[in-house]
Amino acid sequence: MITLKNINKIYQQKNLSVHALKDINLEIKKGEIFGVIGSSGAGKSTLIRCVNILEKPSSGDVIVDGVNMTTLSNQELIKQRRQIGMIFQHFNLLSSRTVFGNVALALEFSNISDKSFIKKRVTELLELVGLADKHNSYPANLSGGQKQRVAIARALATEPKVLLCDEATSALDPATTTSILTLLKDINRRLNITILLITHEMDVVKRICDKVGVISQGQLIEQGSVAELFSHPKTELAQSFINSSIDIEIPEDYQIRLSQTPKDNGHPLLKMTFTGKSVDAPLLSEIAQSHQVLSNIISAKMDYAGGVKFGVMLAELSGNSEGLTSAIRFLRENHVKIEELGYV
Ligand SMILES: Nc1ncnc2c1ncn2[C@@H]1O[C@H](COP(=O)(O)OP(=O)(O)OP(=O)(O)O)[C@@H](O)[C@H]1O
Repeated sequence: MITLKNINKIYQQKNLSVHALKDINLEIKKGEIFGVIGSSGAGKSTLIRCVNILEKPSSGDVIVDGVNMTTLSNQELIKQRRQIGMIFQHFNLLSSRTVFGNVALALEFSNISDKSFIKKRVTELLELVGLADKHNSYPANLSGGQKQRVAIARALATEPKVLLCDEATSALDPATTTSILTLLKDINRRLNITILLITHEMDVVKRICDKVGVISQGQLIEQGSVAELFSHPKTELAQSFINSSIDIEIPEDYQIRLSQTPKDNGHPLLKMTFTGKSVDAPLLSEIAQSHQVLSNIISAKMDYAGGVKFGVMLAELSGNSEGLTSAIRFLRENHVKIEELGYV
């Protein structure tokens, strides 16, 4: 549904040129939810804005539903953009128009003037996004989540095949983020609309995306299914985004007791990261039975993404030094990432 071929974007500012996108290649299939994750300044906004040519790529092709967007005239582009809805971090609603008026505007811009059609369509859309009772409210009287729902209704007004989401939940609290992500997933399933979203939060990717790309300094350094990324991150950056969504801290009283040298009756404190390959095996029972090493779990976080279970665990191990060495080797051989934090 969306193909990006060798996209480069260079911003020219007087003597300074910023190479914001470097040779981006991407293929998003119909009905997929594709997330692009990256840190601030990595090129996410530039990338998503190239899809509907709000930013014109310096080189390369953007093909949406078989149409090469980069070769269209202005008139053709306006028409083609009706196939591509977009929502933004700060909603971009017109404060002078009611909820109804904001959604209707998208239809008016598409030269639809039949009032009864507009009323029927806007009513359907507001029902779809859960705002059936807010027709006459103004944006100033809505919560952030409600504003984003209006923006979603507006984006869907022209029955687009693609929805672009530019940090759509970054301005929302966690509970509202969940409700908006649930709505986006529901819309994706019900309307079979293809969604491209950009985010700096792995949580967003984890919750609704099928596929994910990692962008760093204008380059797409890794892409694949969410399950693949969580089970075998290839880059440090992908690993650090995963960690940011599942990491756990050492409790304070353990931090106080933690020393870097073994002490009498002390136990090694380990941080164990489990991914798809390691998480389903009873590895801690195995090290108890075969290596006589017992685990005292201090804290743990397990989660699912793309059907893959993964997680992180802090545990102190006890056993003789031979047993500990072979148990740690055994865990590593079974794809558990081990960090030896010290002794407690
Ligand atoms: N209009 C512009 N003119 C010049 N440079 C720009 C322009 N827009 C973006 N850039 C530069 O391009 C690079 C990528 O910016 P972009 O906004 O796409 O990153 P981002 O990943 O969306 O960041 P953030 O998450 O902070 O919004 C940055 O170095 C930025 O300074």
